[in-house]
Amino acid sequence: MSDRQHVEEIERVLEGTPTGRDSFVSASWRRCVELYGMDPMRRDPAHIVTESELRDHRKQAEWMIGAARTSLQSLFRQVAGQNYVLLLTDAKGVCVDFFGDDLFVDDLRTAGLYLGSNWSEDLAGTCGVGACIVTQEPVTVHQDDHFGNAHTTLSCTAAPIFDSLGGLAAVLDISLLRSPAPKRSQNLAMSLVTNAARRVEMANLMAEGRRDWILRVSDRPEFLDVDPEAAVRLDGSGRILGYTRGARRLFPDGGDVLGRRIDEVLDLTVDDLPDLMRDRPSEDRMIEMQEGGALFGHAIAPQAPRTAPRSARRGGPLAGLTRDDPAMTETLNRAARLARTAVPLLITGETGTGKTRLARAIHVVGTTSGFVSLESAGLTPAGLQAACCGVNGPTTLLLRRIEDLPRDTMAAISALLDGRGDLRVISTTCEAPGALPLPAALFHRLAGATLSLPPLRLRQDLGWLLDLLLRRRAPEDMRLSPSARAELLGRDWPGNLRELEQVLDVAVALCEGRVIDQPDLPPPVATPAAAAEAEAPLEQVMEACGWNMARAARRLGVNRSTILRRLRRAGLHPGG
Ligand SMILES: Nc1ncnc2c1ncn2[C@@H]1O[C@H](COP(=O)(O)OP(=O)(O)OP(=O)(O)O)[C@@H](O)[C@H]1O
Repeated sequence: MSDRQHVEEIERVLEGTPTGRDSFVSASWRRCVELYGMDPMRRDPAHIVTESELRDHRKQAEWMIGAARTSLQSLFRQVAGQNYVLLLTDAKGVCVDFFGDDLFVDDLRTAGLYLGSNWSEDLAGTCGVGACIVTQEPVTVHQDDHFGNAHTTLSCTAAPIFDSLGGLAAVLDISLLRSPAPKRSQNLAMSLVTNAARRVEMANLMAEGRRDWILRVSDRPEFLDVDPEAAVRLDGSGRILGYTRGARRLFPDGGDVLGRRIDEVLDLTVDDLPDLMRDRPSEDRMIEMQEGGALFGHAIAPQAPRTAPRSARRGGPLAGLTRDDPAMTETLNRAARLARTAVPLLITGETGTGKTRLARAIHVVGTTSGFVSLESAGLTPAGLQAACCGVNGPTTLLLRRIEDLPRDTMAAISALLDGRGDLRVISTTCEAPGALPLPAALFHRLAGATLSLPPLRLRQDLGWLLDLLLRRRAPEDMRLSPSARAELLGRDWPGNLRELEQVLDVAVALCEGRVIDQPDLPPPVATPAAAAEAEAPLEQVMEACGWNMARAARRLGVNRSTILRRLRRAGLHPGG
């Protein structure tokens, strides 16, 4: 098409006559004349920002240039030798990064295809970058789609790149100085540039979201881990904190994606995310959509901030018993204050919660030098005497499980304490203090202050304990798979720390490689309550778990899909 014919076509479009141009091109031509007052015959030089303006544009787009570099490099390698040039522009249309063949550098400069050129529509007229900024969609502006006669040999295909809050952040453009006449010759360029833009958004979301859950999704399991279609960043309640553009398809009703909950559209809560981690085959990581259909999901867990271990900072045998569990911290603070006194202490807590361990730690930081530990069950007055007569000077006397003290030994203890002012007694019990079968006088001699230890299922530092106890019994590089870890975190632990130690001993012994997985874990101990639950109707278990499928699955020792299947068979809906 000659320059004259091009101008005549623009005039026809302005008059409202259809000419077969794409509608976004005709709309842009109209803006060029009516809004920006442009003339297609005028051959303006390319618009180039000054050196210092370019520095500012690049500085502001620094994070995007970093996120896009690898994608741009690999895209440039794919089109090497085909005379394409790649531009990354910021959201204003200024080219902030550039890949082109050195052989054509002069031609590219003349055409405005280099660093610092400004391709916004109001300066450059209808062009790939400008149209992409206006429409926020991928576009090809091919040859005489361009408004100005200066650009009608170019073919530009551009795709928008959005930041994780949904705002336009950049445009990726792939251009040819000379191209074949049919516009469809650029279909491949279109698919290359849209895929590269998607990967840049993904890289940016991943880099931002190290402290949150990321859920990546794909229609096909085989691409899930290598090149997913979309991703969202989620807070602890499943609310979307950030997303890649592709995630908008999860919300077909339109509207803002930010702040919406993922369980609005997917049959999934944050508790289910550990089941979607990479240690499971991707075809097993299917997520049902609320409106029907399914996707495949890949969840990436938040990475813990790297801080020095708290116990190392505070130090001491008491502080080393927890990592910031509120109930434990309170008990340990009380213990630290009482340790250096002679007050008799009663330590309460379920079996295996660490009462004996705490008593020893108190002795270590206290003022006594001797240590005698006695099991109350079967303890005779003679046994008590024999154990204590050999030790002189300030001594800690640990009486374990005083609920089991034989009656005649109770009197012997009172007598012993009357005669030995250098004994500091620490007792442990699994009973509540009020339920102890002790005479009141003895109770008050033993329970000057009470320290209670929380059961493991209520401790917030269970994850830390898992790692600590695993390190003590396994080689340095042995670790738990995310699903084995999630399984352990979801258990009830009626035997508390002792049970946890035993489970880890079994798992380390059964594990064949370096990663302990679910089959290596012994099943949870079936306490009478848990056994009753296993036989309870599914609806009752679901009710008890707040209709959370992952929690119910862990309680029943099955996986999520089994729960889903059972629910369907029972005619129940996963949402309750
Ligand atoms: N804070 C802790 N960190 C790591 N391991 C612990 C901790 N507390 C206890 N353990 C371990 O857990 C196991 C049970 O602890 P302990 O014997 O002190 O429990 P207990 O409450 O006295 O139990 P019981 O009442 O049944 O006698 C022990 O092997 C102990 O080493």
